[in-house]
Amino acid sequence: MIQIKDVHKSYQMGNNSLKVLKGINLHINEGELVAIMGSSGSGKSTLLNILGMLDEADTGEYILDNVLIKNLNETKAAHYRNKFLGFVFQSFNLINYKNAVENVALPLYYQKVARKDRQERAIKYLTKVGLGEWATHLPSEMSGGQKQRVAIARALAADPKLLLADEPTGALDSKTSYEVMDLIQQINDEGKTILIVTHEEDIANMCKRIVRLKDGVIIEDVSVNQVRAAAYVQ
Ligand SMILES: Nc1ncnc2c1ncn2[C@@H]1O[C@H](COP(=O)(O)OP(=O)(O)OP(=O)(O)O)[C@@H](O)[C@H]1O
Repeated sequence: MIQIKDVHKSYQMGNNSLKVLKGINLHINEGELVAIMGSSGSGKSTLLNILGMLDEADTGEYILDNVLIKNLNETKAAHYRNKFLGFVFQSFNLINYKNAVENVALPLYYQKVARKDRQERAIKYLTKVGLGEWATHLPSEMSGGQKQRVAIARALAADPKLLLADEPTGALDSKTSYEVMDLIQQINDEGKTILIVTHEEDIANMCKRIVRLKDGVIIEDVSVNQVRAAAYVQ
């Protein structure tokens, strides 16, 4: 579903160029639940931004669902992004003056989904994340975990093929983090392909595969079963 081939990315800092991704190769199949790990500055968010079509690689190829992304013009790219990708962020990024159902329905409005359909889908996905009763509540009336559930419902409402989450548990305590990860696992069990950037080993261990970056290269790519087996041997 995702093929990243020899992707390089640098940032220009005055006269200097900072090489952030140095030849990334990555294949991700439909239905995977992948954690991208690595220390601060290793290039995780840069890679996620490229995968999310929010940024472009300098060289190399990104193929999503058999489409070579760099060949798309702006309009097609925007259409493709809306159709294929859902985003979840550390800081939830909800609109404070809109209630839960309005937050979830908003991306559907931009996709020109009819009002009644927007409302029904928003309620359906809020119910799915366990917040059916909270539809008319504002984000300010919700806990961090509930806000992240609303954000997950919003990301799912347009039924994207791929869910990209940047530190989805980074602002949550451990118990709430595990609850959000339980939800993410459940969504993955239903077939959604999910990529998570995380700093936390225990969160990564709740995924199926861990890809570890260091200084812009992949230094490890293992299934979580392998990690568990290695821990067992020790
Ligand atoms: N737009 C930008 N312009 C210049 N430098 C950037 C830009 N975005 C990121 N960088 C630099 O690129 C490097 C990699 O950043 P990136 O955000 O991908 O790392 P990360 O692994 O996600 O780190 P963190 O865990 O701290 O979020 C860092 O040194 C960062 O300062």
